[in-house]
Amino acid sequence: MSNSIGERIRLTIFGESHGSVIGGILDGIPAGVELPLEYIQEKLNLRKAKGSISTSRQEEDVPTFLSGIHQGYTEGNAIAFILKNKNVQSKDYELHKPRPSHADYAAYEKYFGYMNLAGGAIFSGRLTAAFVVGGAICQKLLEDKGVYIGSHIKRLYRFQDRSFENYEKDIQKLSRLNFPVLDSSISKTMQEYLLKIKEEKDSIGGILETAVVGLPVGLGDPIFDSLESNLSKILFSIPAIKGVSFGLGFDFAQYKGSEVNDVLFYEKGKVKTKTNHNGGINGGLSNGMPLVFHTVVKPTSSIGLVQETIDLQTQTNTTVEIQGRHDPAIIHRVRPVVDAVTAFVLLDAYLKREQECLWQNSV
Ligand SMILES: Cc1cc2nc3c(=O)[nH]c(=O)nc-3n(C[C@H](O)[C@H](O)[C@H](O)COP(=O)(O)O)c2cc1C
Ligand SMILES: C=C(O[C@@H]1CC(C(=O)O)=C[C@@H](OP(=O)(O)O)[C@H]1O)C(=O)O
Repeated sequence: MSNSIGERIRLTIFGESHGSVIGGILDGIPAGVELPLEYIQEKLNLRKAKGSISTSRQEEDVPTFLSGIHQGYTEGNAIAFILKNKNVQSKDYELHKPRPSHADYAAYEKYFGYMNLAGGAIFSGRLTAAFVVGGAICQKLLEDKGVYIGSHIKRLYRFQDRSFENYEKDIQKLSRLNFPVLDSSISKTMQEYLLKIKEEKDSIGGILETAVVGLPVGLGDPIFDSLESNLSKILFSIPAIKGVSFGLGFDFAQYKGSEVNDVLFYEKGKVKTKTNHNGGINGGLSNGMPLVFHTVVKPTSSIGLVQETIDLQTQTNTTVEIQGRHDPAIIHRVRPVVDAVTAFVLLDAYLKREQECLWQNSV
């Protein structure tokens, strides 16, 4: 079913943007893991809409845990949680006029008109709050093993941030930033431009660059369960993500093998590669170098300008002027979601690898 994902750990998501709650169930997390609720809340707060550069829909986004966590530790059973939807304004939506580039028309046909699509229903970015709760739990477990994840806005429309220089330090810096940009002067320019775009009733997109350090060699599987396959699947489950690439990605096309092969060498008994053009994955398996990938986030489809569309009632061409509260860009709010789903896939792979190592050591 499309509402659940994962092998050794499993995440199920439910709810709608304008229903009473959204929520999730995370199953397969071992007992006895210290899990401060503040840690999860910190990650959720990074996704929260803040100031004029985000949607003005204000949600508390404090999860209620129904099972699985007791006195700050995991209990070993399913971790079930809900987040309330309080600030809902369904009257903003003209449901017979599908919004260009949103899911409205395709979803109307898919569900034969039965789904209440106000607020984008299950297609809304709102559901990603539940991804963050599930993923933050996985992120905490990975950090306990020395694995750290961080993403920054590499590009917002025409503005470019610097790349990762010192992965560990940069990831640490990003964990403290609401607007995750490594070069602080560019960060200011980007946020100012976002305000201008909002005034113009328009929207912009961009590229997130994600890095993961501390991964052991051998996570993942070949063929269908490659790390690239599993990461791509979950990353594309985030609304508005339209591209994922690993390492040099599409830029590989412009180089010779001799220019981009990552040559191996020993450093103090540890195998490394001199470059990391493959972004830490070979054959679908982690190779011990930092995992590096990019995701592209499209410009928010709901813009306040008048746009052409159709009227499903009269079956005529018409125009729509979208009302309501929308993000002029969502990339800064997508960042903790990307980190969360990355943690989910990596923890799943990590738990499998632990089993493989146990078996190897026992024979
Ligand atoms: C955190 C988050 C917030 C979003 N906010 C909006 C929004 O305010 N308005 C909008 O039109 N789309 C928003 N989106 C994107 C839409 O949900 C998405 O474009 C839509 O479901 C169609 O899916 P697709 O773009 O993947 O094809 C948001 C997505 C995320 C992840
Ligand atoms: C509520 C959130 O974002 C929403 C995502 C969204 C969409 O179309 O994806 C559209 C807007 O919904 P509404 O019209 O109900 O205000 C955003 O506010 C959130 O991210 O928590």
